[in-house]
Amino acid sequence: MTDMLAEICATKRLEVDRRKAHTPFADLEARARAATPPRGFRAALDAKAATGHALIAEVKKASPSKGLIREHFDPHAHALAYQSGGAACLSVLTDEPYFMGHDDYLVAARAAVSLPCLRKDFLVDPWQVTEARALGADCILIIAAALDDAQMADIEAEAIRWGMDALVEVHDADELERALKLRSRLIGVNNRDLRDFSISFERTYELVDRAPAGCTFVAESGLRDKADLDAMAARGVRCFLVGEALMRQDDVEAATRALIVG
Ligand SMILES: O=C(O)c1ccccc1NCC(=O)[C@H](O)[C@H](O)COP(=O)(O)O
Repeated sequence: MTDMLAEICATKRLEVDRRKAHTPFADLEARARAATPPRGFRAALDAKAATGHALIAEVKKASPSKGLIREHFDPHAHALAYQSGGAACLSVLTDEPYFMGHDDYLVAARAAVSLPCLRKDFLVDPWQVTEARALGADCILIIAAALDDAQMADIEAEAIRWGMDALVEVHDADELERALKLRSRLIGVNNRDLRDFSISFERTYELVDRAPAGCTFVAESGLRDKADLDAMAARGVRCFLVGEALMRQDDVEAATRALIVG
């Protein structure tokens, strides 16, 4: 695990312990049961990918690599713009210390649209999956570099219990192999090196051919424009996760449409 990821996960562990101390699990479960049913995240991606680029559009205010990305930040409006622009799904960052995210942003974004939403956060405990469902999330993120096999399986089991999808994020062939021991067949390759934040599309190109048939394969991070997506599509990638390049635009809806249809 990189130093950066270890630091983020340690911070998250403390935050989760604090939250657990304040929220009885029975209450959290009751909220998760009362939430609107999960919208099929992987199914929405597969449906779009059948006819073109399938986009997970990310609601992202800031990041460790870039600092503040968007000053006038309105998750409700951005979610609507992404939906109108043709995104298949949304990703909403809820981590506060490193991404200036918030749980409320997920709630606001999901309420604005009919698209399935990923709670983009650093999961270190299955408790966070139930919390994600209580917030309305349809999908959670499992970062292979941050977890051992047993932790990944426990987090995935909780997602399955709630009828949610799990996006399993990998950086290399070893992590892909570990990811494929899980039941989820929704795999994301992060092009960002978490040691120096450099981007290499080679990560995606290396792994796309190793993903077994039947996998929904997502290229994540550093994608700037339609040419990037087209280049990846030529190598067999159909699904893309894009944040910063869209969040920096004045007209988010037009930028989303341009990314998908040119
Ligand atoms: O975005 C970062 O700087 C970052 C740093 C450390 C860990 C994770 C990070 N990003 C999380 C993501 O997965 C991206 O937000 C997502 O793939 C979108 O990337 P981009 O299109 O480059 O904003």
